[in-house]
Amino acid sequence: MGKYTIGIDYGTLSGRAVLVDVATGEEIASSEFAYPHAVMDEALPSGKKLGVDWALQHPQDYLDVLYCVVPDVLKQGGVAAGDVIGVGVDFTSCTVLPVKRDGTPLCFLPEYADEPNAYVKLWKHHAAQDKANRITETAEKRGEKWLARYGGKISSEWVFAKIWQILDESPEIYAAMDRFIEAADWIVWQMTGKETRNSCTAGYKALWHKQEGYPSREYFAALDPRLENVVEEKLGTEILPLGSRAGGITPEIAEKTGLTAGTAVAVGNVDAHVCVPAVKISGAGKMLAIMGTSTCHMLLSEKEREVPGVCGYVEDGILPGFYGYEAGQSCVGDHFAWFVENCVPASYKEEAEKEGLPVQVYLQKLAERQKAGESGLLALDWWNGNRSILVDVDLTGVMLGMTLQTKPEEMYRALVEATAFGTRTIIENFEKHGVPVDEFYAAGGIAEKSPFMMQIYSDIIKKPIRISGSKQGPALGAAIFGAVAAGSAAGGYDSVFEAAERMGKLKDTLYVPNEEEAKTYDALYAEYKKLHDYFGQGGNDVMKTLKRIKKAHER
Ligand SMILES: Nc1ncnc2c1ncn2[C@@H]1O[C@H](COP(=O)(O)OP(=O)(O)O)[C@@H](O)[C@H]1O
Ligand SMILES: O=C(CO)[C@H](O)[C@H](O)COP(=O)(O)O
Repeated sequence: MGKYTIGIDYGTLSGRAVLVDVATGEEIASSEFAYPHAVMDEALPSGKKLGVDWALQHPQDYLDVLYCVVPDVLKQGGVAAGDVIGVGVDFTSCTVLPVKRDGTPLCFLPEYADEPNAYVKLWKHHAAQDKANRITETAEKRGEKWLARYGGKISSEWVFAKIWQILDESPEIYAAMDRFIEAADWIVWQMTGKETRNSCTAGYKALWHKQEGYPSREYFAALDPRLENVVEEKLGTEILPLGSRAGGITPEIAEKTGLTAGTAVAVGNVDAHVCVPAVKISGAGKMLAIMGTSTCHMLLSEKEREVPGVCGYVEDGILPGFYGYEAGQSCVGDHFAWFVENCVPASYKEEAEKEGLPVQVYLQKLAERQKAGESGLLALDWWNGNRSILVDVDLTGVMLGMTLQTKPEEMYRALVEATAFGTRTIIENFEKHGVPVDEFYAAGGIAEKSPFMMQIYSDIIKKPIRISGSKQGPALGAAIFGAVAAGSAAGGYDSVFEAAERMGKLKDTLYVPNEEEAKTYDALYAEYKKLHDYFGQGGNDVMKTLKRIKKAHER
């Protein structure tokens, strides 16, 4: 009798599940549920307006994913619930919410339903940059050693900037919350009835270290005396390693999903990190880019190296026995979606519809007829700030070289190239600081859907690119961790390496650089670097000035 696990990937806009055969990695069924509230970046469900750079979600959407996709994959797969031995979950991160002691989100309570700070702050909520700056400056002043582990700068996307924003703007919400928790851990709590915290989000997003724990009380008090005991009062101090069993499915969730009560649930994981075993990476030097709404770059190394501008490195943060490095670009697919929504004429949309193609695929079809440099355009990929290597959410986009002849497909291609130049900058930065990148792998919606983009990436980074064998790399990764949480006694695995070997997969496709295109791109990249340093490293702060003027209109 076969054994199966279910992996659930909570992305930016939807949750996706796969039902996987534990022995072979075969994906028997998959299902997707789009969040009804999507990303709330303009208003709450009540219509209450949100400020600049806010990005919230509704936790009810996460529960609805569970109730929809799990029964669906069980039904499609025709698998008996008793043969599902484990469930794994991954989430975007740092996506965090304030909850009561029993796990009830504050935004579920009528008295807080109209209070923005009571909702889930999505990873791309960028409205706490002032807090992030003070977190970094205070750490610098106090000579905090941990700062170097995070590339020298703490992001506004992470836990302490977000919780401090709540404390400052809505002290009553801060007082009312008993816990501040990653959505990854919250959904596992809902499934098992037990609060757990995973080492991945704690390490990358909450400054936690396996030996040293969190930063000291003195440090938090130096930020704001009201934060002195933030760790003990609002976070958890018991952190479980990846692959651990968080608990078993509760009878209530069993009834709502069709799973068997007691089925093993793995501790939460992050959508990017979880994907590494899904592409069979088990050692140093192989960079995996998970390319979707944003891109995360994951890299293992046996060595501990301080690399400025990366998101951070965490020992055992991706796979046990390695330092797991993370870098990222906060706007990749989001660029393209923005472009389609805002900059494509009706005539293009009509033509795409006539050809039965999604608008992005139609644009790609037109853009691939061009050669590198032919449009005369060059863009900076900062439509949602810059995560690595500048760690600055106040940077914005640039498109240079436009004329009256410029066409939408050329602008679209320039945005694609800009994101690839951003990735090359990240690779070169790792290599310059002693963490080699010998091979490049890609997963996520873009790697799956766009050969056009993967070829441009290969030409720009000048490396061959291997592609995830699963359309749902993160969900497969979550299913792998579900099999490890179940353990060999239940028909799963005791080691993530063994599980990855059996369940992970790669496509046969290999994208190799085209030498001529790569040469032209070298020249364009040199110009990109000049713009990158000029606008991104203080040569001209015009982007920040414009943002300040824009913010003044909020008042
Ligand atoms: N054909 C396509 N080519 C390139 N990008 C695409 C295409 N279709 C959708 N996208 C982009 O993929 C992104 C979503 O990626 P996906 O990996 O599915 O989700 P998530 O990042 O939420 O996990 C969107 O931002 C969208 O712009
Ligand atoms: O920072 C992250 C991981 O560390 C986020 O989860 C990520 O950037 C959002 O992912 P996606 O683009 O797949 O929605």
